[in-house]
Amino acid sequence: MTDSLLTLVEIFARQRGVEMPPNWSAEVDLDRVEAKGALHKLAEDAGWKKPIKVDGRPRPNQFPLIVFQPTQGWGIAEQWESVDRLQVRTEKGTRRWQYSSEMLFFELALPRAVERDSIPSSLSVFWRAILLRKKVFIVAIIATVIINLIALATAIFSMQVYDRVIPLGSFSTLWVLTAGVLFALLIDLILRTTRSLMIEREAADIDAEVSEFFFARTQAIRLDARSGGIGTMASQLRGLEQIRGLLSSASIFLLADLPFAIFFIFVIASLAGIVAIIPVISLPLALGLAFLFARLIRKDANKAQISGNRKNGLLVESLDAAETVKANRGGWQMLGKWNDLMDEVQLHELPVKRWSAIAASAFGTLQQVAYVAIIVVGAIQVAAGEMTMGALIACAIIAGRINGPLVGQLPNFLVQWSYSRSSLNALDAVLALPLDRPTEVDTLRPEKLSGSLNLNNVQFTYPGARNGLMLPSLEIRTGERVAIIGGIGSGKSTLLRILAGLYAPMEGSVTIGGLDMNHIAEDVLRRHIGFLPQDIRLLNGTLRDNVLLGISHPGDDALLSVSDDIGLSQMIASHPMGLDLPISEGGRGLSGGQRTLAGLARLMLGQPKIWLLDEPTANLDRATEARVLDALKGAINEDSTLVLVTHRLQLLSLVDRVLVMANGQVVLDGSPKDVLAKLQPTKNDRTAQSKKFVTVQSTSTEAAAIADR
Ligand SMILES: Nc1ncnc2c1ncn2[C@@H]1O[C@H](COP(=O)(O)OP(=O)(O)OP(=O)(O)O)[C@@H](O)[C@H]1O
Repeated sequence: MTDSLLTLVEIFARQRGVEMPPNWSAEVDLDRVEAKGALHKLAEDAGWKKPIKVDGRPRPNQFPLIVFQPTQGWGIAEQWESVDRLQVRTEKGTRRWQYSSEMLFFELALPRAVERDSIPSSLSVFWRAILLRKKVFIVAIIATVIINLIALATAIFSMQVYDRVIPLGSFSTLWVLTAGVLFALLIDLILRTTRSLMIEREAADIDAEVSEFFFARTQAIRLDARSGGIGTMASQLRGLEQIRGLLSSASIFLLADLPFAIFFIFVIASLAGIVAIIPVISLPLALGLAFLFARLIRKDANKAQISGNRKNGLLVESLDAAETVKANRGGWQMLGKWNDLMDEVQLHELPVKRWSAIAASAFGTLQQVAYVAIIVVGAIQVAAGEMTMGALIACAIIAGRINGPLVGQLPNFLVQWSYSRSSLNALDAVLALPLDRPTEVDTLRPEKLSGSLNLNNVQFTYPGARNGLMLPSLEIRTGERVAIIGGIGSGKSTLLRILAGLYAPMEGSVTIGGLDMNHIAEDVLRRHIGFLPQDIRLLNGTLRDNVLLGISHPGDDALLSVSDDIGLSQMIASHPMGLDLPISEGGRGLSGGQRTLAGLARLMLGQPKIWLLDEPTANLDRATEARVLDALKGAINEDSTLVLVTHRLQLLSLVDRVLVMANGQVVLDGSPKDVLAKLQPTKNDRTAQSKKFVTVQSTSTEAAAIADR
């Protein structure tokens, strides 16, 4: 009974339009759980909020709800059929269930993997996470209030000692006061420690939640919209740590202390009247100076951050492209660029450091001048008999509370805040990038999609490029096998990525099975489309992990059988760790051809409806190529569609249609025989070429030459 619950929750998610991560149920263990408690256990294991029980008869606007009926088990209540009958979706299909008071209805809050609503700013992502935990922060604020009130206790203690104990020699009062103040200090210690621990724990949770959000969001950014380098973007995301530092550091209490500074000024006024004029002047002066310094360092902090991100980008690039750099003695050039960026970072960091050093000294002097002024004015007041000696001491201590933690920490806080601001700006830039699916449409989750692809008036240009792809109309029917050929840079791979839904055209539409690709949920699309890129990258893990990326484990037998078909099994057998062969970060550990075979094995196990292969045999020797071609012929069944990009004539045996591309357009479309015949250079072509007159035909000649290779 509990097994079906996983399937039902998936259906429920689909009905709610929530995309579930493929491994959402990895931690869920419903074995030996009684049927009634299974939903709660599932939510607990998956780390979701507790299901909420709906009291009484559900109202029509509350559906769908998860329902439990002691004899029937679990289902999804979809709507009322009549007054006492419900339409319920079960694993076996839609059923009618008689309503009874024994039925339990639950609302299940599903987590959203990627927030698709428009996000105004990265600051709001943090705010949302903070507001979710407002109870903890309210408790922390109450603790801060008490801590600040306790701070008054030491001041009052000193005042009493100077005014009562010393003049009267009343030591019994001293012991009572000492006991009282020690007790207050003990409470202060407990409150401070608890407050710090609470805030740190919540900050860690906020950190996990926010970084999960940004990681998922980054992954959902459309491939063609990723600007800048990988390293630069990674560095932008690392700005999260800076903001976290600001959130969890003691400087956050600074803000909580600010209202108390005003309260303390009132206390000083009530104890020592005119003396309060000193903090009344020094506090706004300190805050004004703080804003001035913040303005002075903002621009440079921002520039230093941007240059720092680029510096990180260069580091990642130089490590990633170490082979090319070494082989071409490009090390010096990289070092030159590194030094330039280093200079740039320092150029902007120096003013920040200079201003923060000046700020620290200025604030230090301000604190001391304020202290001296309080003593001077206070001494005059004491001499005039306007206030007691004890009140003066108490005022000095309270003024220290205003100037010490608040003013003393401002310079450091300002620098942190300036860097965090530019980190927030960088994160905003990441949030502004378009996602794979537009936010304004509700995605469709069809159970099945046919393998037809249609392009209508498609235009695509890379950022900053002048020319791009122009495809007025292209129809690929279910079951067709199509090859795309053409000269280098003619747009073949770009077209394949558009067909895969990895790049979104600027104009026009791409449909799959008659549905606009933009409207189909990402996981449904990926399940139906198998894409083999030209330069296949493997991920850190084992060979098995890589072959099974994104697909459910079909068992080692199926995996070995596919490996056998394409010629990967020899390599597996020859390695002492077999399928557990480790792949290091960046996919190192396999040769180019072996990487292609691993990618092909993944596709063959996934059995997609549409196969999109970019130069699938470019890295293979002839014998392996023949083997792969045979395997592909067997694996791609009649209602699957195949589109491959190739420079190799041998692969044309797999297809029944050939598209020739030139300058981002399809210039020829027909059967392999017709197209190849048309591609034979004619006398006219040669004349045209000799006149350096670029025509469709001349480019076709180039394609023919490539196809002949
Ligand atoms: N990420 C990118 N950013 C900007 N321009 C790009 C990018 N990728 C490709 N281009 C440009 O787009 C054009 C088409 O590239 P594409 O990779 O589609 O060509 P291709 O026909 O597959 O070439 P090849 O046969 O060499 O693989 C080229 O002129 C290339 O310079």
